[in-house]
Amino acid sequence: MSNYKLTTNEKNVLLALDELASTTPEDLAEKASMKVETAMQSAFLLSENGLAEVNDTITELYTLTDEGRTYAKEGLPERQLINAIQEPTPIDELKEKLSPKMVGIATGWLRRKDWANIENGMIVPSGDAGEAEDEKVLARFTKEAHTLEELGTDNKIIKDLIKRKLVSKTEDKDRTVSITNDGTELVKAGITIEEEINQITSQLLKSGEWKNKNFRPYNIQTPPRPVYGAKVHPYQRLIDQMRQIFLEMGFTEIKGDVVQSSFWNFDALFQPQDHPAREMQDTFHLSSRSELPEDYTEGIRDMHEHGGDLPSTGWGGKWSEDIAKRDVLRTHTTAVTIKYLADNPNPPVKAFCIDRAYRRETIDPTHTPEFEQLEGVIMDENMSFANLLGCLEEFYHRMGFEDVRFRPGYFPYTEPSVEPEVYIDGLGWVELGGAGVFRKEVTEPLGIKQPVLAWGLGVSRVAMLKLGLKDLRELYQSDIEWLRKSQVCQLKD
Ligand SMILES: N[C@@H](Cc1ccccc1)C(=O)O
Repeated sequence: MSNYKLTTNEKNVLLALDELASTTPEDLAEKASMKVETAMQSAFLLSENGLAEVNDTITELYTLTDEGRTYAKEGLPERQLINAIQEPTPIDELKEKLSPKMVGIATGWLRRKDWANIENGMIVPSGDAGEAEDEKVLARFTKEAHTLEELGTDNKIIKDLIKRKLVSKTEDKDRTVSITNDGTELVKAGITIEEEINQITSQLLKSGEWKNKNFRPYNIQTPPRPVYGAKVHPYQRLIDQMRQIFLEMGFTEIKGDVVQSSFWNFDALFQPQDHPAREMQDTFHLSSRSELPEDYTEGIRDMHEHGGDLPSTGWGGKWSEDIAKRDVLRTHTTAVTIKYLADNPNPPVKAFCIDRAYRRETIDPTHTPEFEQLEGVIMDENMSFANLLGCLEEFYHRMGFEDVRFRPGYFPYTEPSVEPEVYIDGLGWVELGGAGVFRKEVTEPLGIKQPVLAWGLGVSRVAMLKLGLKDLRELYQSDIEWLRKSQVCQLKD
């Protein structure tokens, strides 16, 4: 205590305690004109230094249950039954008169209390049914909760009543704060309350006044109450980070509709009309229909049916306008970039779209029917496959993945096609989406003359890796504790 300096709050609490000697937190707070929390914080600090004492006492309280309250008024079942008979009476008769349940409860207690005997299906009163101890206790309940002393009984009777579910027990925590001898002596020796500075201001610094001021010391040992401020969801933060990287790499962000015609979602991407991905079990089909864009319909039909003017055979067969008109929830954000390219066919184009896509997946730890994709396109003269790999590698490096590789892949709209993968310690190579150079079958009917590099990357996969999650669903239905503890930024090591 020797070099312990009291804060103004502590002094005020100590003075209040000196007057009250022993008190509740609420009364103490009122006396010291503080909030209860503030007063108690000081009280604890004072108690750490032997000037005050904080004691918690637990009082056991007893309350009547609903059933207990009824019996307290109308009498216990055994009382009601014994009052109903003067002479030996058949049990069945009583069951009709009172109720089978009541008689069932009563008979056991009649015998235990020696009020009656059961003989040949008859209840035979013994003639001596004075007020029992438990009845006296029940009668003493005059308010909501009582202590054992107030009920004037021992544990045994109360325990039986609790067992009969007529009384329930609760605990009341009481906190008292009192001053110690050391505390009283300190007050006697005299306590002066001086002005104390809690916070330094620029005014104090500029004027030099701070030199003569008394600063409130901090106790850095006291753990503060944790404060969970509002913050951006970890998944949103990662999405923002990815967006930022593409913006920094000179891309323009684009947006598109969630509902797309099959035309833009599939046909414009040279996906054959009988492609399995278009089936009901893979795609969310809507009952609505969209008009086809006049400028491109013919070109797309020719491309599908016979390869248009290209040295390509197309998919053959008959291309159906009706199928192309069917609306779907976009199964990939490639629907957004391809439409954007059709609207902006002149180079250079560098665009990306980070948004939600929908597929009929059965929900499990690594699949959800809604998920985010990071889509991008580069269209310019002399763009090559190598530029595509370089761009994606750069993106993943900026996301903090050191090892990136590309495996050959297949998509109906790109050639060559690749699947980028990153290396994760403990997991190995993890596949992260698709990419490639758009086929001429895709670009030609839309009037695009330059090569187009394109990719569609899985965003939630990256988030799982970055956030260390085992279950994708955590991203969408997050545990509140996890959210509270999640970092708002990542420290570079
Ligand atoms: N659309 C593909 C990804 C992709 C986009 C662009 C080019 C190649 C592949 C998918 O959803 O998996």
